[in-house]
Amino acid sequence: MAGRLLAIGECMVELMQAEGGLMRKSFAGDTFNTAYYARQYLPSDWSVDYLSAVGTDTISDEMLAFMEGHGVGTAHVARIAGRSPGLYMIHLKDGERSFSYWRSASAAKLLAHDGDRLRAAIEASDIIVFSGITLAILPAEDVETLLSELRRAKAVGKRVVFDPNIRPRLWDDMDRMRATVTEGARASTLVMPSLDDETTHFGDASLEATIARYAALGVAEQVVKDGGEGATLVFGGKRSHVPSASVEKIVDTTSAGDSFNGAFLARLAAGAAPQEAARFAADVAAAVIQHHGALVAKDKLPQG
Ligand SMILES: Nc1ncnc2c1ncn2[C@@H]1O[C@H](COP(=O)(O)OP(=O)(O)O)[C@@H](O)[C@H]1O
Ligand SMILES: O=C(O)C(=O)C[C@H](O)[C@H](O)COP(=O)(O)O
Repeated sequence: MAGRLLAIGECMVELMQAEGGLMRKSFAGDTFNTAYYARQYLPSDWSVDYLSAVGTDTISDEMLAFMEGHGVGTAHVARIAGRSPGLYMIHLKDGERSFSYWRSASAAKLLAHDGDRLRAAIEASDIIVFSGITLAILPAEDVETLLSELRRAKAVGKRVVFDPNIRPRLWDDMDRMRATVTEGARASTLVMPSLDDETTHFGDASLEATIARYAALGVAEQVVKDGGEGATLVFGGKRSHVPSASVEKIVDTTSAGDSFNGAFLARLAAGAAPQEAARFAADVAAAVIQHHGALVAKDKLPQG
């Protein structure tokens, strides 16, 4: 059955390591990465759109052309004169990534300023994807605007997908982070957290504690990712575990979680059982971490 997926968040200019000490430029951002990978594997009668804000400068034009060139619609990306996209750089240590950010005045911070625009885009969609990064970059009043539209989407039976993607540097106050992520989860039907983040920042003593905390917020579906240990699924009240796929050499873990999310949602939307979708998503994430950057070219990914 045809449908529409909408991802909401910030895409940035990405700088990654390349040959001979050079840096290579691309574009990425967690929710956009999820949209990119979902597009690779969704049936062709599904559309994928991004909701964000960019500037009116050349790099913003390039970013939108990049999105369109990869099959992600940009009709819901606002253009804001005088603002520019943010930028981030990937640092690697034995394949594990960390980031530097230049994003404090990015256009994307204004993505939820217009509630009517948000509502129209969400109403037109079947699956809506957002993250803790989406919430972290917004002014407090815009967090509320976004969450109230997502609650409305949940109430009418849409699939609302939330990856807490906790980035401590984007939050000035960790209590506010915990409260906001909690409200984000409450507005969702499916949470896709990384266990590592949850134990570190919510103090969960175990996987069981993470699952119980999100279930208590009324989130019916969960996929808790745990790096090389695989992922635990909660669907239809039943729990199951899907192992990760084997990887010869980890080059860059950037977007392991986002690529998993995108491939998983695509397979689920196409009618696969959650375990089957997660096994495929693990294969996709395993391919992604064997290459530099968040977005790996189609010919290097498992064929869908
Ligand atoms: N070392 C690894 N070996 C194989 N697969 C991995 C590895 N690390 C991550 N993955 C895959 O990527 C998924 C997401 O990884 P995780 O590290 O939990 O997410 P995030 O990047 O959001 O922190 C895992 O569920 C797994 O399928
Ligand atoms: O940090 C941000 O704000 C970004 O969006 C940059 C990265 O592209 C994602 O963070 C990658 O996400 P992971 O899948 O968790 O590796």
